[in-house]
Amino acid sequence: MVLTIDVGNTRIKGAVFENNTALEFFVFDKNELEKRIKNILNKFEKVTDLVVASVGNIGKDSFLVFNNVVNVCFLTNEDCFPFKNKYATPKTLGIDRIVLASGATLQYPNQNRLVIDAGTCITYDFVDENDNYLGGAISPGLRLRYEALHNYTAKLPLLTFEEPERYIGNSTPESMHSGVVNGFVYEIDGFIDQYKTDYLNFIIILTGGDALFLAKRLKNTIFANSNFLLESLNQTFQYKINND
Ligand SMILES: Nc1ncnc2c1ncn2[C@@H]1O[C@H](COP(=O)(O)OP(=O)(O)O)[C@@H](O)[C@H]1O
Ligand SMILES: CC(C)(COP(=O)(O)O)[C@@H](O)C(=O)NCCC(=O)O
Ligand SMILES: [K+]
Repeated sequence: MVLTIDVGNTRIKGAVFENNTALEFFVFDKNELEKRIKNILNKFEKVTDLVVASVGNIGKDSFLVFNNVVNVCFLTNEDCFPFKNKYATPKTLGIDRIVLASGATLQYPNQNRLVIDAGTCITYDFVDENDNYLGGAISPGLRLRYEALHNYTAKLPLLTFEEPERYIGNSTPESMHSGVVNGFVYEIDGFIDQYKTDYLNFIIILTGGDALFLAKRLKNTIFANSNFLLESLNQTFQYKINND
């Protein structure tokens, strides 16, 4: 069994896999990392490997305490992945984006793939049908947009997500909800349309904390899988074992 851990900039997510089947999913905060992983390893005694992708400020050292119980695999840009990395700065490419590209390559062979991860940031990653990773885009995620409006203005309140009633907001909160939520949806639909002008066929994988919310609202119909990064971690680990 494998325990996969995704340390994002907002939350930590985890899943226990037996071969390709996820047995249980977890979400937790940085401050409970050690306690929660201990509990998971106690519950699932057959876990032999702990596989981590971290873009947050939790490094490899935080996982070494588990080294005597399981084999710790802290993925980095130096590991082997199933695609050719064409990013001009491969060393600065986020490990979460690398793992998403890897999962897309392994799970959807011989086709163009666009992965959209709506988390703290929205990341777009494109792997073409010849398994070239081309790059994509990074923009602020939903909660970051609300926080930025409040933090960098004198008058705007800190709001949390609310469904905009109309696109012409007729109060400050309505205008902010329209700007943030509609802007978020329009951006993603706009990017997808842009890719459609350049590529005849590609599959779209939508993931991240806001994936389910988004899937219902996009003009482009897309199947959302909130667990794609955790599944990709498991697949990338199997790939690494077979190719190292
Ligand atoms: N319980 C929650 N706590 C925090 N963010 C949440 C929650 N539920 C949904 N979200 C949304 O999910 C986003 C974070 O997604 P996630 O994929 O967990 O981010 P990351 O991988 O960057 O840590 C936030 O921007 C927020 O809009
Ligand atoms: C863009 C990100 C901050 C996204 O992080 P997340 O929203 O998943 O928490 C992360 O992938 C990162 O730190 N990337 C490094 C820069 C790059 O990918 O080019
Ligand atoms: K992201």
